[in-house]
Amino acid sequence: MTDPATGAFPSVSPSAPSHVLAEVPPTARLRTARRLVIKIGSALLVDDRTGKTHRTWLDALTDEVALLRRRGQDVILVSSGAIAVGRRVLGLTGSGRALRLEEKQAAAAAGQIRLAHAWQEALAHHDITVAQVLLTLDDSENRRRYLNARKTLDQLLSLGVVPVVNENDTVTTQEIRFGDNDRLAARVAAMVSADALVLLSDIDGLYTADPRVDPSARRLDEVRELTPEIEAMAGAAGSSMGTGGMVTKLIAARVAMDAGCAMVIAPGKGLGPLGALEAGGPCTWFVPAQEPRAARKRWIAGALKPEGTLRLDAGAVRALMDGKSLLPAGVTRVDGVFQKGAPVRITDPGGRVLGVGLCNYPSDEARRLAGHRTGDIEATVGYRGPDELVHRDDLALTGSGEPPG
Ligand SMILES: Nc1ncnc2c1ncn2[C@@H]1O[C@H](COP(=O)(O)OP(=O)(O)O)[C@@H](O)[C@H]1O
Ligand SMILES: N[C@@H](CCC(=O)OP(=O)(O)O)C(=O)O
Repeated sequence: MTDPATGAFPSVSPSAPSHVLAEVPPTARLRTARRLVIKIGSALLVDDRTGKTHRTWLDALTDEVALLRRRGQDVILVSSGAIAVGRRVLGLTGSGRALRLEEKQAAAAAGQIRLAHAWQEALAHHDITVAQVLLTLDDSENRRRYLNARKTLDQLLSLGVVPVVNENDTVTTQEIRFGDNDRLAARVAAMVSADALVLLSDIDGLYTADPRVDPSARRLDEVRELTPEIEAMAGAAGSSMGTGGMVTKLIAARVAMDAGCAMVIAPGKGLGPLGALEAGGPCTWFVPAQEPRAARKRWIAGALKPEGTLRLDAGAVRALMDGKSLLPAGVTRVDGVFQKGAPVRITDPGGRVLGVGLCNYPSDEARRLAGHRTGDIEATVGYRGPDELVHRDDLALTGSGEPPG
């Protein structure tokens, strides 16, 4: 799929208009995604016998990541492998025995530093800076932390960095643990409004039944709806190193599709799996009906209960109708007690509801900022926060307004 002259994949404009990947032919879906999350399972990255990363494989994958970056695509890597590397380092081996949670956490602590180093070294050959981001289930469920993680990832991407994400295994307990990176990757994809999530796996897609058990199982090319029949096709986890299996991949598919993100399960074992995917190699695409921006706005408008109200002046209403963000200067009144990142009602000067948005400041700070210019933010709240009270990406306008009350 690379251009023979430049060795590059065909170019894509990073400012391409928003699109629904459903309408794009499967072989073009990776190429047209502006923001991609790629999940790499332990079995692909780590040699089961030695506990070392597969250098040749890693180098080939980072060549492909560099090509994606060169054509203007944002890339986030979700890399498993910390426990697989660390258990060997700590001598917690013994014929694939299951580790206790504390042993896993110790192994993750010892392995993560080596794993991050391997990514850093491999991507440094392409002058790509990596940044380590360790998340827990809480970080994707607690709205304040979710918003923080989202902003950090956004910032890293805008600086041209490739974030390497893993679960923060050392601080998790059984209850706040993802335990598998398929779901973590889907949450990350939803968090950053990615248009595509690639799960590189030891299998080349979803089959009608577990192909290791049922030789007559058939691979599906595309899934547009996660029906009970589709869900019934998944079995339990496959390799001794990983933890996911097809069940967690289907849970990931639901999270991704709900967020308007297309997901693909593709074989990762060979060298250059992304090029193979673009060349039309075997895989299963899970295709959402809508694009990420629309999905996010629907979530904000429909799923969240507003915890406060921002009343705007007429100029701010016009700005919002023109698709702009809400700046503190246009707010005349703040009602309610809420934390940073909370959903708030947005009303016009007469109190008619225009929509819902996520507020970048807690209610006490928002109250102090109301009516102030952006340049006054630092002096008013004591730190340099975002310029917008509500960013336009976090704003769902529901129309002309409902009566007050
Ligand atoms: N319907 C199915 N289609 C494909 N694979 C399935 C299915 N049901 C169970 N599996 C098993 O799930 C495994 C993939 O899960 P896992 O090994 O956790 O992946 P990875 O570690 O690559 O993320 C496959 O090797 C396969 O044995
Ligand atoms: N956080 C764990 C990864 C757990 C996991 O999901 O592994 P896998 O099924 O190989 O993707 C680690 O780094 O070892």
